[in-house]
Amino acid sequence: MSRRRLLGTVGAAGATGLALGAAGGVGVYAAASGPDSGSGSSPALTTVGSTEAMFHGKHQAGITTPLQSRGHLIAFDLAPGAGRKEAAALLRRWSATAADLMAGRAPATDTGIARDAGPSSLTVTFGFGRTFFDRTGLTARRPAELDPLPPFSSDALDPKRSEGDLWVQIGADDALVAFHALRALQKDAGPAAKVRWQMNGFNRSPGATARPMTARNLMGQVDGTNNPKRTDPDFDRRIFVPSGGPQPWMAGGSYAVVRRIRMLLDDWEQLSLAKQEQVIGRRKSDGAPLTGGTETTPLDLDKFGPDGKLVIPDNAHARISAPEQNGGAAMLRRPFSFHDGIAPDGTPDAGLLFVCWQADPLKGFVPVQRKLDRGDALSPFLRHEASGLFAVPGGPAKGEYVGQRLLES
Ligand SMILES: C=CC1=C(C)c2cc3[nH]c(cc4nc(cc5[nH]c(cc1n2)c(C)c5CCC(=O)O)C(CCC(=O)O)=C4C)c(C)c3C=C
Ligand SMILES: [Fe+2]
Repeated sequence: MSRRRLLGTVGAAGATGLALGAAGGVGVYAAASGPDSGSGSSPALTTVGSTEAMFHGKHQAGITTPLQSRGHLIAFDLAPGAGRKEAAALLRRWSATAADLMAGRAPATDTGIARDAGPSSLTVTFGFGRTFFDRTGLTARRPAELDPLPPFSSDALDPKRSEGDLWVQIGADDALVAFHALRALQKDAGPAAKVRWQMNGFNRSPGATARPMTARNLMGQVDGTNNPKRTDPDFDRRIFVPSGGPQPWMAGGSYAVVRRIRMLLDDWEQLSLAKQEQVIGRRKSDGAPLTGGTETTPLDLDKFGPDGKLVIPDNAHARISAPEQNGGAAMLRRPFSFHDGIAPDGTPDAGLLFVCWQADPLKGFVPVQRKLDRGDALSPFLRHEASGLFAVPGGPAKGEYVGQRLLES
């Protein structure tokens, strides 16, 4: 792989196609002269290829990083007999590999899968599941936030595709870069941990639309509009664990709720456009509220139409999930779509790998999902098929590995 040269860093705000690093900046790399150029210098990488997310920092990358076009979610279970020592060695190996790959460097023994590509906004994010703590003798360090999520009436969860001792989220704007990282991390796991489940997802490719836009999901809706913004005064408090809490190793970390949500697309696509818009409470074309304005105009939840009915129905998804309807409960949604072919019943096995981030699931996912469970107009078109809850520690300082503060103090 060509040696790569750091050209500089830029602030992420408004930098289309450049990934926000964990430290709030992005690195822009170009290929320096390398053995594969023939002429002594390789052509410069495109913006997509050259964008680098930072591995080290206060928070792990992959939480506030803009959505990438490819994603892999993988849960591992520690092998029988593997404990704290083996887990620490694994996290050390994984961190070294992730730091190299995110910087566009190939590991010592490489598969060559990502040869010629730049970092392509690769992020690798590591988390610990509830079962990890008993297996490693660290039960006393298990955060209360990892207590099991309550059951919901619409759950149809497959335990084999749920939870896990360890969780890895990989995202990149190139499919080969993402797969390369997946293979490297699987090989690093060696005999210490076995894959419990893996889910593969995607989002729109950078540059596919004429201007930067909020993502669309497989139902065709603009999805992500009312996510908390980094510039919100309470963003950090809602999304990241503060220091000084009962589990100091989680300072700067966050809790990830992961749900494989199947979309019943055959049923959904039979609804008229007007009905689909009533289900969400927003226009499908541009995501604007049914009460008017543009995508970013606040919902007017009290507006009645000439027929005397609420313009945004009382069971509309955007109404029910809004923080003001849930005592301020908020989360950062950062999903990937998935499509795993056709299910045995002939319907598409497709939907959303819903990943949301919060400082405390009891003040984020749980109250909102409870409310949605009781009467969301979208629920008849969804099936929650798998679930996971993971403690994602803060980002590592230089020379540290992810989770070191848990495993070595
Ligand atoms: C428990 C949390 C949530 C689940 C599960 C969920 C599933 C889900 N949502 C959509 C589509 C949309 N969701 C939208 C808004 C929205 N959704 C949640 C929470 C969950 N969604 C929140 C907190 C919000 C924001 C509400 C607000 O503050 O206004 C929207 C509207 C656009 C937007 O703001 O993103 C859409 C569209 C699907 C398809 C889905 C499951 C597959
Ligand atoms: Fe939603």
